[in-house]
Amino acid sequence: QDFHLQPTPQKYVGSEDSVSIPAKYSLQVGAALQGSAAEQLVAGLFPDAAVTADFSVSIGMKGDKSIRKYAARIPKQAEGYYLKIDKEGIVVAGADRRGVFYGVQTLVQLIALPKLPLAEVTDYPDVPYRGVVEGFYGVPWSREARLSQLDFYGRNKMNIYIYGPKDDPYHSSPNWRKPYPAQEAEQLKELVECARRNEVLFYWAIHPGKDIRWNTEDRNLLMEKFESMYRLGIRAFAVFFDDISGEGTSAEKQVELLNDIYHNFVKAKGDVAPLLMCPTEYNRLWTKLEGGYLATLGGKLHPDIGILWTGDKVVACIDKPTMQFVNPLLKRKAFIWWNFPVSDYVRDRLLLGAVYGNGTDIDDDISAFISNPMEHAEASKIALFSIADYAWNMDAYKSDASWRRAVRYLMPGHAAALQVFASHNSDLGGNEHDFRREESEQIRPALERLLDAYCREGKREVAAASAVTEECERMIASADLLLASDENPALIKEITPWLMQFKLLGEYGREVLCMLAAQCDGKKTELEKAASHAKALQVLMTKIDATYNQNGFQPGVKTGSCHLKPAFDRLYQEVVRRTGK
Ligand SMILES: C=CCNC1=N[C@@H]2[C@@H](O)[C@H](O)[C@@H](CO)O[C@@H]2S1
Repeated sequence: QDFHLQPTPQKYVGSEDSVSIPAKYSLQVGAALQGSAAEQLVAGLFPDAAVTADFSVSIGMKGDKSIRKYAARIPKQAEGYYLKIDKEGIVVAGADRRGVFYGVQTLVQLIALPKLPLAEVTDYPDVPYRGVVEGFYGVPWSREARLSQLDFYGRNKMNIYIYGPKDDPYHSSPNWRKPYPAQEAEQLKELVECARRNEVLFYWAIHPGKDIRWNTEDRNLLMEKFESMYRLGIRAFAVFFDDISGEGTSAEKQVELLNDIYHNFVKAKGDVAPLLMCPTEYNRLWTKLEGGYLATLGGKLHPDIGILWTGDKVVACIDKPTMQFVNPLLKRKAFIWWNFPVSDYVRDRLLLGAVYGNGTDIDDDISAFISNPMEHAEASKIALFSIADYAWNMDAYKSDASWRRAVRYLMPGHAAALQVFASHNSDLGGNEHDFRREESEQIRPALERLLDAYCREGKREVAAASAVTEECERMIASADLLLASDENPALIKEITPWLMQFKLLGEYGREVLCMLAAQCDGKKTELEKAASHAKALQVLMTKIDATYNQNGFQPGVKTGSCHLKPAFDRLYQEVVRRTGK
């Protein structure tokens, strides 16, 4: 088949044969699904149902009589579903409400194909919670970006979103004690409803640790804040104690507060999801075992409270040894907060590369895999698409293929151009967490051959030179195509400074290669012309870097910084040196 369901299902049995949905069809939706997101989604797919017809569409949850015949085929895993398409009709049988919704989401993808294939899908997620924590420093996402994210999570079977933007003053200090002003409150209500429509659990997190006092007043203020969030419709809560110092870091006090919230708020309400907390020691590197912080949490925090963990370091891939260290300490399966593609510590870069490096044997060791993304919401979807794929079905996960599907999902009309751009905008450069990513992998060998031949022997390696020139032409054309495109305007708006810089880098590389050729062929005039153009492009790139994205941390616009830019600069210097001889 030339399509690929997203995320990759556990089991898909298709056939070349297909069925076209007749004008007349009947639709049955299980009683327990009335008012559910699945029912809303299916109503949009089959708007004109007749009472009787030869072709029947049945959507139900385990126990519904409408799908009784298929009960045995429904996976036992939570959020699992069985989907069958044949000549007589369509059946979606879910293990639970979210399972039905996911079965319908898969049906949405199949119905969008040129022909609806006869198929049987038996599917379920490997990891219970899969999604995103808006937990970065920097400009919080906009209302539009969040609404778009929630729809994206629904389509990609991600079931959790944690609201925790560090720079929201009502999430963190000093206003965690205050209820949201009317406008922000309205927006949160709207987000909660949008999350429900996408079967996404909307967690609201509070970050009180910077200035919390362990007294009755602050306790009551925190409880009252939770009550006010509950009145806005929030039914899932988290308490973050990360990135703080002072008395807020006391494990005993944190435990006492959280157990109090658990008994007197979460259990008392009865309709609130499991409480989550972010520890002060939230990665192995920062753990002081002798201090007993994690042992206190593991031993005294109610076992129903989830504990977030970033891995062996603040930014690190997650593997079996990572989990074998932390789970025994926490006495529960850690809730993974993966710090990718977050870029709040390398703000001059876009992290658009493939998602790779996490173990595919850890599904039984984690209770969640959630991503902390970039402040660039749309651009983060490249990584989020693959994280959804990985967390749903780890065995089937293939990072490169998933990455290409992610790029095509975001810009179907310009997938090749976005792929070129993304392939050169993925590494972080040197950073405080020593976390690096592959970049420009495909052109790297030609770059190295070109550099080696010229810098050692002053020779122009022809094949490598033409490969690099072609890549420069692709860079220039891709930048123009994306800048001129009206497909996914939110994405283009976010990445425009980097697209402008990327085009200049392509032109710069092309000019440096002209310099190299002219120098090798002894064409002095051509060399001077190319050199002055290359110098002008250097000035323009410096201007972009000094003008755009001027945040107070890592200002500027870096692109192709791992291999392309260094190679072009090195070649430029070498030509100048050889000319001066
Ligand atoms: C498990 C809790 C993780 N809490 C974190 N808080 C911080 C986040 O707000 C940052 O975005 C991130 C990347 O700079 O680093 C740590 S990770």
